Amino acid sequence: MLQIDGLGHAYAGHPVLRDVDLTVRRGELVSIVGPSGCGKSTLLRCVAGLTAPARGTIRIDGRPVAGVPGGLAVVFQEYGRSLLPWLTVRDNVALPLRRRGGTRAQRRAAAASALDAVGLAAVAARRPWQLSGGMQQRVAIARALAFRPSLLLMDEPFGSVDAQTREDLEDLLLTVRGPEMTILFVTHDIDESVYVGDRVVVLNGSPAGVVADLPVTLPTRGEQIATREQAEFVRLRAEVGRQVRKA
Ligand SMILES: Nc1ncnc2c1ncn2[C@@H]1O[C@H](COP(=O)(O)OP(=O)(O)OP(=O)(O)O)[C@@H](O)[C@H]1O
Repeated sequence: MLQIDGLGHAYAGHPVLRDVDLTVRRGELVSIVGPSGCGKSTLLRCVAGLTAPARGTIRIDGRPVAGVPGGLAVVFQEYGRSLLPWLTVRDNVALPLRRRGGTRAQRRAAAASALDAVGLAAVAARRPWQLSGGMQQRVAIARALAFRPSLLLMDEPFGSVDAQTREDLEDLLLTVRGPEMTILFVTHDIDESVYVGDRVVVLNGSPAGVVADLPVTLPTRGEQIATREQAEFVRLRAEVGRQVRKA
């Protein structure tokens, strides 16, 4: 679905990414981790068509990315900046659907069903600033879901909520992801990368490239604590940690 070949980028002559190769199948959820400042957000910006890479190619369904791809949705860490404070929660979720066409009634129905999926049907008429941080991030997720993106880019999406809410949002993501939705999930949190990912890709080096690409094959995925206690989870977490920390 997504194919990145020989991607390289530099800011003002300072190289950040070099020779990044990554292939992601449709419906896969790929976690991307790496040391702070190694270029994870830059990689997402290139995939989103917001930054033109200096080298290499990015293809989505075989077509080179030139500008923001049609079926793309993004969820960033700063939910406060991504929701419009003067619109209701429902209208925030429905807003991007205008790009998809359809009637106002269809957009409202899609927004209602996405809000229902994230457990926020009851607050559809409120404004984002009347909600907690975790609820606002659920609105951002609902907005992405309502759009039914073929590619969802998430950059530290749960970075600014408390630990319990973070776990709830991780489980929510795993519940609502669909077979048609390919997800790139950037996180600083090694545990989280293993918990949500089908694969964990580690970027490292200066300039950074892919130093590890680890499939996550847990015997079962269940409740948070039990999953994190599994021997395979512990092994993967250690391996990802080693790859992130190695100089
Ligand atoms: N627009 C820009 N102009 C100049 N330098 C930039 C720009 N954006 C990012 N950089 C630099 O490029 C490097 C990679 O930044 P990027 O945000 O992609 O890394 P990151 O891995 O996402 O970081 P973090 O984990 O801290 O969020 C950093 O050194 C950063 O300072």
